[in-house]
Amino acid sequence: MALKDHKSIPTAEVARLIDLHLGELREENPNWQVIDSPISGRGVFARRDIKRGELIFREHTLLNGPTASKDTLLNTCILCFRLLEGDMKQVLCPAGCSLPVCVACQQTGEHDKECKLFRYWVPKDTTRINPFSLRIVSVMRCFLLTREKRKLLLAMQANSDKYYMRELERASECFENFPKDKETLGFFYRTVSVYNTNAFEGRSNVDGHETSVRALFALAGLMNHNCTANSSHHFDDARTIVVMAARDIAQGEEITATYTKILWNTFARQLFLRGTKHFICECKRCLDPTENGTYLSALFCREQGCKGIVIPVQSKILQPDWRCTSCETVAPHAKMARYQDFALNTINNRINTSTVHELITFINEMCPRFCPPSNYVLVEAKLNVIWRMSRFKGEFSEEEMQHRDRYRDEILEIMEKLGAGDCTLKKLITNEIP
Ligand SMILES: C[S@@+](CC[C@H](N)C(=O)[O-])C[C@H]1O[C@@H](n2cnc3c(N)ncnc32)[C@H](O)[C@@H]1O
Repeated sequence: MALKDHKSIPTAEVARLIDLHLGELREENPNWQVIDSPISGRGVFARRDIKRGELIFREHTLLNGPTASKDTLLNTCILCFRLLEGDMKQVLCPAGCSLPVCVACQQTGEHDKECKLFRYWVPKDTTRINPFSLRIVSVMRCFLLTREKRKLLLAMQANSDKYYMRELERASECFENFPKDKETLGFFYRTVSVYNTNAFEGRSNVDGHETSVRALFALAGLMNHNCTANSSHHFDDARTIVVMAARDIAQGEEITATYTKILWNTFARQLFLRGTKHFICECKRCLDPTENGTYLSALFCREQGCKGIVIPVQSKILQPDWRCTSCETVAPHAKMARYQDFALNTINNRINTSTVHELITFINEMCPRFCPPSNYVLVEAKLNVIWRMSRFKGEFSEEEMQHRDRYRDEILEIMEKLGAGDCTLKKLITNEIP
């Protein structure tokens, strides 16, 4: 499924290009190295023992741009990602490229080349921000890379998928003169594929507002996946990622990242990884139907008189049978998937339509009737309460705060069982990351 060319560049050359790309952020004696991985392709490995909490590396983006996804603000500057105030006339670049750029960035000259390129393509509408032409900014920037950085981009793995072409088609509809030649479209398609294979969607705080950035990092992008990874990452700003050790990492061990949400159950993670990253994960957690005793997949047994829980028999296949841990009745995957979907839809519906108070009542009183407390959908609902209460501080009763604290402790206990160490979610919940 991967486009071929990245393999033609030897791993040692990729490592050299990464050193160049890191520039002043490369430490003299880094605790990591890039070599071939038994998991897949190239990977990042510990050059010596790394202690839990230790910095592994900091890296600036190779490419970035606005995500321009549905739930994000479009009126942020495409260079510094600051929120732009005012009407469209004040937000859009006065030269007519149709992109939102702040006055300060217009003056640095940093926007000049991409402004010229966008104007050359002739935007069809210069009076408003079009999310499809905004999203192509992160891709178009591949034109502006230096020769060495372009080589690094081409050395990154690029999975192919017909669906990725849609991004280019949608963008081309926004311009009179979007490139049509095979070479440019090929380079764009490859860049879109590299993004889809390696990118991080970073949420970064710029001037007190949360901004969502599509960011490509050459070194961080080399980290292979593990469902309970040994590293964590966060963004320092919209163009800098910080990777830290979530646990002690022994010399020679591969440094891994988690591409999925850590609290998803195995079926949800496998579905996501196959669908978006084109591989089947075989990590220890995926092969353990109890997921280290967290029972994130568990559903109630439907046999009459049985109060047991049902979990997948094994996890190596996507649609395994399920078995009750008490009465041992086996149920086909399709049947259990229906129950899981019911729980997912019911709880998601509540999350989207309820106040925090109503959601807490629903979690405490209704959910126990149809969903074991360990099930990941219920855990996600508790997480939702924590996020909402931390965003609107000071508006809640003592009792609601106690429920929130209990949910937080339950989630921390699940992460402890998973062996997630100081993972990103733990840091967010315990407020280590602002
Ligand atoms: C971000 S890249 C990781 C770096 C990649 N190994 C390379 O050589 O460039 C993501 C791709 O690596 C592979 N990969 C990552 N983690 C994997 C895993 N746990 N099992 C199998 N393949 C994995 C998949 O092909 C995936 O699409």
